[in-house]
Amino acid sequence: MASWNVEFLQPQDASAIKPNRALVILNQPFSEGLFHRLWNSSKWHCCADGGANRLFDTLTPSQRPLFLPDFIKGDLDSIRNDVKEFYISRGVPVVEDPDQDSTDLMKCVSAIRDKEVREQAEYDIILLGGLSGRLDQTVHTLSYLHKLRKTRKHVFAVTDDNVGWVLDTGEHTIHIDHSVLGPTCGLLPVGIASTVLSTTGLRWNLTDHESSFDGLVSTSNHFLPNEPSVWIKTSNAIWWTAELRACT
Ligand SMILES: Nc1ncnc2c1ncn2[C@@H]1O[C@H](COP(=O)(O)OP(=O)(O)OP(=O)(O)O)[C@@H](O)[C@H]1O
Ligand SMILES: Cc1ncc(C[n+]2csc(CCO)c2C)c(N)n1
Repeated sequence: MASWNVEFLQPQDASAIKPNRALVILNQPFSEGLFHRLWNSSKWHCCADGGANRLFDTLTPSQRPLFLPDFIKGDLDSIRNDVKEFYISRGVPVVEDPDQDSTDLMKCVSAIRDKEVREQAEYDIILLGGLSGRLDQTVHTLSYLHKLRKTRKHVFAVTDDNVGWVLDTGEHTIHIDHSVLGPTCGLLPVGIASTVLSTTGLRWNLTDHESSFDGLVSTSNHFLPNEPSVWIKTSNAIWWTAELRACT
């Protein structure tokens, strides 16, 4: 049984930093509140190309030196010159990978993989962005995390509206902090022919019910306010999404 807790979404102080959590900032808008929660709960930070513009523009000039990424990587067709010069002058490695068969998101994950090999460690990954904006990029995120499940346990995509990740075949308990998550959630059979689902803790539960893109897709479901967790059993990998309440 896998147990999931998205404690990195909670407001927290520096003591909540998880040493093996990596944040990848993508090139999509995000609120300052969400940014601070995710940055503060991660030990290692990188920007996918134009994600560096988002980081730079979110911060005031006096904040910028306090939030330096460990790395900026991509084909570098989106990072602005002023942003690139600022981070280079502060010693941040800006790594150009011109490959046009892989996305900047994939390039950052491969940098994390290199780091894991060097350190003999395993990192949880949080993507800031990836579930909104261009549909091709969004579907790329859905597909990429679906494929990554075979080699990595914990990869989350977070935007101001949603957190989502892939639940692999088996049983899962998801701890729900109702001050952070809700009221809605979804189970999306993306990248699979079908799955058989059972759930508890939701307003509309399923019992050994088939779900597929061609058939039932559980969207606009609701958490039950007094239930501390949701239980899901799935016969195939499925995307789980939960709505995020506004960060204060
Ligand atoms: N419009 C968008 N909608 C959704 N996600 C985006 C969008 N633009 C960028 N991203 C995400 O941010 C990452 C970095 O984006 P950037 O703008 O630097 O590069 P890109 O050339 O648009 O994307 P890529 O080179 O990865 O195809 C992308 O890999 C993608 O994950
Ligand atoms: C069949 C196929 N479709 C699209 C692309 C384009 N592409 C995919 S990833 C990427 C990098 C963007 O920084 C680019 C340009 C390709 N190479 N092959």
